[in-house]
Amino acid sequence: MSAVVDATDLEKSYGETTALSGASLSVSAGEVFALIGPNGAGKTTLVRALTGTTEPDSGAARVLGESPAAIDRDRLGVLPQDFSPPDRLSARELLDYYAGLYDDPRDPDDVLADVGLTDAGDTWYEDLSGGQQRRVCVGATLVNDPDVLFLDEPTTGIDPAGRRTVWRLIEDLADAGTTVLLTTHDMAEAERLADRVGLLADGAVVARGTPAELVAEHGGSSRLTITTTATPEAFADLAYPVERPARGRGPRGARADGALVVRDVGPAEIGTVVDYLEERGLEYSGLTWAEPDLEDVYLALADATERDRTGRADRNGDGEADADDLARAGETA
Ligand SMILES: Nc1ncnc2c1ncn2[C@@H]1O[C@H](COP(=O)(O)OP(=O)(O)OP(=O)(O)O)[C@@H](O)[C@H]1O
Repeated sequence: MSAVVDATDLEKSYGETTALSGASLSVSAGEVFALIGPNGAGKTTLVRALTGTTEPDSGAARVLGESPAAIDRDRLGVLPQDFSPPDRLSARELLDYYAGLYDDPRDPDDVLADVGLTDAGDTWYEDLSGGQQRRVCVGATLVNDPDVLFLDEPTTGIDPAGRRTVWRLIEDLADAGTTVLLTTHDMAEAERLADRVGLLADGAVVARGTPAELVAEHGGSSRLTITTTATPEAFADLAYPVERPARGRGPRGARADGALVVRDVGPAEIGTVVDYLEERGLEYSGLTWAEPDLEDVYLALADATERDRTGRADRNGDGEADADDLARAGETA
């Protein structure tokens, strides 16, 4: 299938700062592609290069077969990260305003309903909550019924219910054939919405694939997280590897302090670990078992990049600092 969105070796620097260092990706028709990566990795710059709001220093960007600057704007929907429409309009007036920019726009009331804001149509934009404002902004990208949608952190600041509204909306759009490229820091969002995910690190896409492929390749093994003040040394005789969880990766999102992770424990083997704790009198207040997920992929690859920041090392000796090196760095962390 031909690519609807295509970036090849994009490079972009702002003075001394390299924002893109050879970023490549391609998104097929009707696909939802999620771009993830640490702050400053270059996600917004890549979206801007693909939507014609910044000119790359080198490389090629194509959307619907055209250069972004040449594309028919009726066919694109773009939600910038820092989109800030005029405050002194109601939500409906604002959508009316954006609808007026196109030849054949959708009915703004339908768009309001799509983003779950029918009841807030007469509320001034400035009086909406931050999450409601973001939903209106998502709506503003839909008034022209675009073929391709670029959403830079669409759900940042939106509460869980509103986030689900936007997720369902994106799923419906994708089902109807809209091609979507979104950026997110929310791994659950990427895992739920994306057909494929690309991880951007230091300006390059260092891993890409379906969430399942990425998890299988880079996610590591299952995690049994034990909430305990015991040290890893107390588990020296346990037949499974024990480690401190990655930063911020405690049970149910709690801080990682006071938690240990036992790897490679199958669901049927959890009892063995419980017996070990009981036999040795090791106190614990919680046990959580989880399959590896996209967050594990992110932590493995993005943390590896962070560690390699001083020089993107060629760890596998193939002459290139690439995704394999990053994966290797993740494995040996
Ligand atoms: N207009 C600009 N002028 C100077 N530097 C910029 C500009 N835009 C981006 N940068 C720099 O380029 C790098 C990439 O920024 P970018 O906003 O693309 O990252 P990001 O992955 O979207 O980050 P975040 O997750 O924080 O939104 C950063 O170091 C940033 O400071």
